[in-house]
Amino acid sequence: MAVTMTQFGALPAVQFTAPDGAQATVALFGAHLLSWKTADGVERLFVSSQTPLDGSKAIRGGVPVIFPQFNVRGPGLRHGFARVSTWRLADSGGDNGSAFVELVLDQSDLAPEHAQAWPHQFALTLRFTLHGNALEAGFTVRNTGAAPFPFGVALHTYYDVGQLNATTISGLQHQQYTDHELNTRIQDYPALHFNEKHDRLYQSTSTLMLNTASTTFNLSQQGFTEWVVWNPGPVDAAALVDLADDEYQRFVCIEPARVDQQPLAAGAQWTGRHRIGI
Ligand SMILES: O=P(O)(O)OC[C@H]1O[C@@H](O)[C@H](O)[C@@H](O)[C@@H]1O
Repeated sequence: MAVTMTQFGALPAVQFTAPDGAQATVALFGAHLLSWKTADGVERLFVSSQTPLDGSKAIRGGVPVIFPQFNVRGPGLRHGFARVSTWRLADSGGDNGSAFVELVLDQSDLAPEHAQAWPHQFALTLRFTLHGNALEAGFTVRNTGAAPFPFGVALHTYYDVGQLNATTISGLQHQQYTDHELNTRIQDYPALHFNEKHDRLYQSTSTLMLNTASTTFNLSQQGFTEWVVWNPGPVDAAALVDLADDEYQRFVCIEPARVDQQPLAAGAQWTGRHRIGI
């Protein structure tokens, strides 16, 4: 197990390596996982060629941490402030072939405008663990104040799928979902293909599979309540300044999420876990 401080673009980042050679890099800005390579050296995450990597803006790619608000489902910043705040490295280590880093964020770390807009005492802990061909994330939200606060959360994972037209998601048949036009439907086919834009919210199943031309990713989650599936398609991609026009063909986002802001009592804590196995 090795941990070193490095730079990703202009961002200070932590790189950690498991005994088998699997390696990941996390920026302190956003506790943002920017790279995950399995022991065979293959990169598993997509990062846009056009994203700023200097802390001026949220990063397009990797694993943005969404807290305390999902998208525009609340009164605050779209997708929350966690992805644009600078976290602290709190712990690292490993045993039995694994390696982990743990990052933390609390009220005292926030920029003044975010602290004013979110006047709650909280503590976030995010631990990424490499173990064999799996990446695990454990995310804990603690209410360290005297009054409840509402929060939503997601791990907005951008998978490098190589070729979108050879990519499907399975494990969602018979699940209810809401699409980007707010239609609620049941998925009556086994595999979701990407021949159009998708921005879907599925009620949580505990597992699903992302199938690319070369890899099957097995995804599981606990503690979250939904899966969000997003690919912008060509029209929305062209409107995103931090994404090259054709890069939508390289990634799919699948996000364990709790999209609605639900209350957390004073002194209480919530934990969500996400595992990606290959
Ligand atoms: O551009 P952002 O803020 O990173 O959001 C990207 C996408 O994030 C997804 O989680 C949402 O479902 C989409 O609606 C949204 O477009």
